[in-house]
Amino acid sequence: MKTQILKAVDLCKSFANNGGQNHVLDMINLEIYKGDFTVIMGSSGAGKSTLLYTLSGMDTATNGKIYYKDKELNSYAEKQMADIRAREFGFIFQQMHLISNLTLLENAAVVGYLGQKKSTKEVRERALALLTQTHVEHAKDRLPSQVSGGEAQRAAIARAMMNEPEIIFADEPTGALNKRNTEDVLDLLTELNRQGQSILMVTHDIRAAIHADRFLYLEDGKISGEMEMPPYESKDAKNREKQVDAWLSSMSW
Ligand SMILES: Nc1ncnc2c1ncn2[C@@H]1O[C@H](COP(=O)(O)OP(=O)(O)OP(=O)(O)O)[C@@H](O)[C@H]1O
Repeated sequence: MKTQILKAVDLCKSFANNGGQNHVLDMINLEIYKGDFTVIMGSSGAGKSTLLYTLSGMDTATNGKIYYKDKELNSYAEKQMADIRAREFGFIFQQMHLISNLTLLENAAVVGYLGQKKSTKEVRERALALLTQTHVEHAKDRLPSQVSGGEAQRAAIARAMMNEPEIIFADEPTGALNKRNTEDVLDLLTELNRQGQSILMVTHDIRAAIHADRFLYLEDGKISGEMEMPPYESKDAKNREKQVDAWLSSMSW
């Protein structure tokens, strides 16, 4: 029996557009479960990023409700919501948004000071352990401008993991990476998921998507399809790609 972490009920999001309204999310109902590696797919402009940001409380819904561990996100005051985002959610973006004048170690550590009360020593030790886990400890003292895109993204993943988040939200985390770095970062996310990390990722890249075990398709502001697969095994990559491709075709991708 899966444990639900996030739930959206009749979720709507609109943006003002040339005097009208662009209804991007239209009565979305979905649940996200603990330990799953869930991916959101859909055509360009379908609202995937908007859904991710709304579910994670980075953006506010126009209508509807979002429950995080059974409590409505809207019921939190802004300060409490900021605490949840800092302590319980991890974020990974296409552009890594590392702080340019801090080393990778300092970048990973910095969110640790926003989290549970930890001493400076404990924060630095955890940051180093995470950089080791994400295979980028060799570059810990370098600035973001002195490392590759893949190394910067692995440091960004370490930063996202800093406060032991309940869930990681990833928006096209491999969108700016070359093929080899893409595989490294996806293997890392898969490894973290194997260790129990819940991940919700937006991507339009099938090769990235095959690392997930649950697939949601967003179309016309609604979740129009859903599929589950067994956990990713690299030896099955080609076969998974075919299955995801067939599913996407059935979704008029
Ligand atoms: N802050 C905003 N203000 C106005 N419109 C917005 C805003 N953010 C997104 N939109 C619009 O909402 C729609 C969905 O955008 P979103 O970025 O969520 O789509 P997406 O599926 O992630 O697209 P892509 O795959 O191309 O990144 C688009 O029409 C976009 O122009």
